[in-house]
Parts: sequence; structure tokens; C-alpha cells
Amino acid sequence: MAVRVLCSRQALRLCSVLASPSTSSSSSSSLGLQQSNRGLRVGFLGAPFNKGQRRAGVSEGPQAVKDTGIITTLHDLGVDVRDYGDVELDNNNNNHNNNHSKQLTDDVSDSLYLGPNGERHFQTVLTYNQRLSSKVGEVLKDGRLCVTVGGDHSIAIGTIHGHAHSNPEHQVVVLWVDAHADLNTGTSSPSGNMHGMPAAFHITNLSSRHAKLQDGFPQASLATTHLAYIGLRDVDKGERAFLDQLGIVNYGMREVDRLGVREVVARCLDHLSPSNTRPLHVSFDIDALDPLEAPSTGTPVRGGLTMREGLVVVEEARAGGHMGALDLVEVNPHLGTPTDAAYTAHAAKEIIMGALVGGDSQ
Ligand SMILES: NC(=[NH2+])NCCC[C@H](N)C(=O)O
Ligand SMILES: [Mn+2]
Ligand SMILES: [Mn+2]
Repeated sequence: MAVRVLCSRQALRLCSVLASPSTSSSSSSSLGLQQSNRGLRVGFLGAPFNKGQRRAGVSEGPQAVKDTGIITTLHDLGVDVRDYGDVELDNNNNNHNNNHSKQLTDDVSDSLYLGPNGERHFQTVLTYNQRLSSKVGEVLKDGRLCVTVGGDHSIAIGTIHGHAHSNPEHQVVVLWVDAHADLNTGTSSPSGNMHGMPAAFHITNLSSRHAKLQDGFPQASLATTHLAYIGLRDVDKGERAFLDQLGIVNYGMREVDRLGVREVVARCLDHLSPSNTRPLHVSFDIDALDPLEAPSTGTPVRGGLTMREGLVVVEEARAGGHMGALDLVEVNPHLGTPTDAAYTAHAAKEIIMGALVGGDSQ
């Protein structure tokens, strides 16, 4: 059984941030990698959105991750990568109201519209995600694997919707890597924060419990067998009831300890796509990693995945050969020290690199 080694990483962290170059240049040893990555086409999308939770700074996540030099690194490895820029918050959408909602003054001094079941920034979150969904569809239509960097996890309402609905002839399946299940409805949520709800919007059996936009967005696309979790360790009561009642496959940290992460991913992938033909969406919340690996995030929970375990998850998901989209969310560079922020952004870079080019990239 794997022994969890997470001690004295503080010192290592500083060294590794200082030592890692912000861009990598081609060297002769990378020529083989350039060959093997040729043909991989990637679209990079920023989703600087923070209305799914209450802590300022998570909208700086996409820039912090880009500042690691990830796009240059991918390019140098032979990946055909295109930067599609950010999907910005459209301020006009902030001022919409609906009949059910109650206007309050928000803690960040913009308007807060509660959804019918107390969902904070209900209208803003859903209208933003509707635009994000179309943008994800555009990237996929260009024949590129869509990498969306958040932003808070409510952006998975749009990314999964965009992926699922641009692939109507194939069933998209979702691997959710997170300390949290993000499976609340407005009614079950203890916080009203919509970053704790995105998965529930996509499950057909739960979607009737969710309020929608007037045009029906977001339309759910996943049966309960089309979603699986790795890394859970902070699950709300209502979420646990949904997981149990609906039989959604979920591997918490206890199972990772008991079975080993490799076995856990293999089981998830086999469950989601038994004949390995379905397009895979990986939604990776950086808080799946232990806070020692990724301290700058809004809802850290101790006892998480090591970097190596996180990499095994995405490397194995990549090895299946059908990953169509990846989300990397909840990097908040305003939290912790500047060193914490840089360390967390580099953790995000490594996870994205692992998902795109596997283990031989560094
Ligand atoms: N994407 C996240 N970090 N989600 C944290 C969710 C926390 C809690 N379960 C809630 O519903 O508020
Ligand atoms: Mn989380
Ligand atoms: Mn999450």
C-alpha cells in the first residue's frame, strides 16, 4: 500500500518554484517528444469567473496559469495549441432579474440575485455559462481538445454542456476530480454557492430539482452512470444522499489509500466507458490535491492527493485516448503568499501537461 508522504514540503516548494523556468525552450532531448505530440490539437480557454463562490481572486486563475508559460511549453513540445482568450463576464447580464429573485447587496458591492432556491448569483452564473458553453462548442468544432482554465467550478455547468451538446451522437462521460462532490441543488446546498452545484445540473435524474433559465439552459445530459468521482473528502449530507440513492460511482481518499490511485482511475474509466469509445470530460478542481501541493484555493481540505497521484489520474485518463475536454478550476492566486500562488499555478500547469502530453513532458 502506498505510504502518504506529505511532510516538509514547504522548503521543497520554495526551491521548486524558484528553480522552474517560466518557459521551456526546445532542446535536442525534446525532439522525440515533439514528434510524439504532433497531431495533438488543443484550444485554450480562460474562464475568469468568480460568482459561484464568495472569495475574490479566483477570476485571476487563468492569467496565473498562463503566466507559468504553459502555452509556450506545449508549443515547444510539438502541440498545435491555440489560445482562444477569455470568456469575459458580460456586465449587461448582471442586471437581469427574474420574478422569483430577491435583490440583496453583495459583499463585493455588485448586485446579488438569488435563484428560486437561494442560489447566489443565479442569473449571472447561468447566463455566463451559456456563453461559455457556445465557446467550448466552437473550440471542439475546430477539432481541438478544449482546455478551460477557471475561475470557480461553477464554470463546469458551461463546459460540460458545451462538450455534451456538441457531441450529440456520442455519450460524453465525466471524470470529476475534487475534494468536493459539487452535487448540491439550491435546496440541498448549505452555502448557496453555485460552485458547489455544477454536477447536479448535468445529471438527468437531478435536473428537475434545479431551476433553469427561461430557455431551459442548461439541459442535462448525463445518466447517473456517466459521472464518476475521485478524491472526495468533504461531502455534504444532501450530496451523500444523492450519491447513495443514485448509485453514482465515487472514490474518496479512503479508497485511494486502500486501492491505490491507479486502480481507482482504472475502475472509473472502465465504469464510464466499458468499451472505451465515449468522449471523456475531465473536470479537475485543484483542491483535489492536498493543500501542501496547491495551497491557493478557496475551499482547501487536508488529506488530499499528492501531485504524483493527481498526475496518475490525468495521465491514465489521457492514455484512454478519448479525452475531449479538460477543466482546471479554483486556482485563486490572491490566497496565501505569492510563493503559494506561484506554486499552485505550477501545480495546475503540471496537471494540464499530464493530461495533454503525459508523463514525459518535464
Ligand atoms: N468547487 C468547490 N470548491 N466547491 C466547494 C463546495 C463546498 C460545499 N459543498 C458547498 O456546497 O458550498
Ligand atoms: Mn473542490
Ligand atoms: Mn469543485
